[in-house]
Amino acid sequence: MRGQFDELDHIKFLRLAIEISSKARKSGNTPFGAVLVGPTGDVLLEQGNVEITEKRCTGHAELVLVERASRIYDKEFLWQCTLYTSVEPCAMCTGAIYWSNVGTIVYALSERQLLALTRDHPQNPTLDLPCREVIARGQKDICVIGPFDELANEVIEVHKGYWE
Ligand SMILES: Nc1ccnc(=O)[nH]1
Repeated sequence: MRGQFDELDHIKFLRLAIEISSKARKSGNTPFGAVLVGPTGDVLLEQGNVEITEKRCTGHAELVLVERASRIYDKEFLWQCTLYTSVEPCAMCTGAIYWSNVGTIVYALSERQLLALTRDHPQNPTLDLPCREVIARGQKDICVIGPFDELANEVIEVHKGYWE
């Protein structure tokens, strides 16, 4: 069973991901956050970006989240789960989500909107490749939902001043 959440659920969980992105920034990392939600709407895991504090070049919120999830849950269960993220997953993270078998991705801000914020900043030379294009090359019917334009300002607020 997938796609059982409504618009208000999506917004609630995306706001949690945005809150985690703010905590990531406060902890010295780049402002990105992600949440894993189970089939019945339980928040299972929360993860902020850790690329700076852990000196981990692949320490994006989404990638670390699905690595943690795959150590705890099996693939069948993860197919019923939803990954919420403050910003659309990059090509690397979309690949990681694909391999984890998480069945649904929901994001607030698009990669294209992120590129407008980060431009050529060395900390985030954004890969300008929509996650739907990555998913389309795979063999799984992963559901992708986003962007949520009504949340753009809340995401941008957390990024304010970071990429200057
Ligand atoms: N969507 C994201 C872009 C960059 N870094 C992250 O952790 N997440």
